Amino acid sequence: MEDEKITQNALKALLYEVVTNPKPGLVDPADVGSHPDMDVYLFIDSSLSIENYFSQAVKIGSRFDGGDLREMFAQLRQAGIDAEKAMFKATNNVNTHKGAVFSLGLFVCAAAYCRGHENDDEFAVIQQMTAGLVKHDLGQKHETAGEQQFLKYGKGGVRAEAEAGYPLVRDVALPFLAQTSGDLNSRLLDTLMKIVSQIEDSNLIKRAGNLEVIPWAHEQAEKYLCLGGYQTEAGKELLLELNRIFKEKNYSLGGSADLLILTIFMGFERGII
Ligand SMILES: CC(C)(COP(=O)(O)OP(=O)(O)OC[C@H]1O[C@@H](n2cnc3c(N)ncnc32)[C@H](O[C@H]2O[C@H](COP(=O)(O)OP(=O)(O)OP(=O)(O)O)[C@@H](O)[C@H]2O)[C@@H]1O)[C@@H](O)C(=O)NCCC(=O)NCCS
Ligand SMILES: Nc1ncnc2[nH]cnc12
Repeated sequence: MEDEKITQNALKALLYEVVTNPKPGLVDPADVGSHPDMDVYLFIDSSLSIENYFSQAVKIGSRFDGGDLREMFAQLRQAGIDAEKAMFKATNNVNTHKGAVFSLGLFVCAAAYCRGHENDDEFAVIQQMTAGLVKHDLGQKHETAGEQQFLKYGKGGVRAEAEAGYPLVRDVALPFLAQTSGDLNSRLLDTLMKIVSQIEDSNLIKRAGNLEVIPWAHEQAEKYLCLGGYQTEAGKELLLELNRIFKEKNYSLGGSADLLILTIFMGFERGII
């Protein structure tokens, strides 16, 4: 039952994120943002296609009894490669959840490991699982956006986030979510913008084709938060305006959406939502 709960929390985190709206440039039930090849139904199909992978991640985490957690990651990665294939099959090759397969898979596996090993620090477990990942993965190939951005800008992207134990989730987004109040949609939108105010989103860098977009996005998100967020008229207006700008410029926030998914998952695990 406990194991099933972790899998359910992962699936719920994916679905809660996609129904939250209005998200600038991202897919939600009212708007496909800057993703004409996607819609909310595709995200539901994509989420269900990786449910089995989360069950596998739970099994890997709860059964692992070695001393080197990088070996647990090696097992997870193998399952993750198959999950990526299942996701692309379900979406007709559209990249809905590639980042989430990687990041949420890590959190699910770490949560299951913690429950079975009297440990309560998923973030530290992830750090141990992914120790040396940037050095191992990046610097040679330049096929994916992450590999190209490392060679061009020296940015480690999602791998660097993982190796640092997702500090933006641990130290910023989760404590922020914990102190929000009001309806859940507003709480999650404000948490997303808190993430946007600090993240280097490789999806946004790729879409903009430059690094200058990052301080601009940080500034916009700060402005939104200073206005009081979605529960104020001014905050709501700014968010709608940002959605218009993001669509006009074809900007997206895929990495930020992924960190919101992780924050929601940890919110369930810690009883914050
Ligand atoms: C480690 C992998 C995820 C490899 O991916 P890649 O080398 O591509 O690495 P990155 O580009 O660095 O990141 C991948 C995705 O991670 C999300 N992300 C970005 N920035 C951050 C961040 N700062 N923190 C956390 N997460 C971040 C983001 O995912 C979302 O965006 C996706 C859409 O992006 P993309 O396709 O690039 O962009 P579009 O322009 O929208 O699409 P096109 O139409 O141009 O195609 C979406 O999936 C969101 O989830 C980044 O994209 C991992 O896949 C890996 O290890 N691969 C090797 C094989 C493997 O082992 N797989 C199993 C893993 S368990
Ligand atoms: N709602 C969303 N829209 C676009 N890309 C995403 N990646 C994860 N969630 C997303």
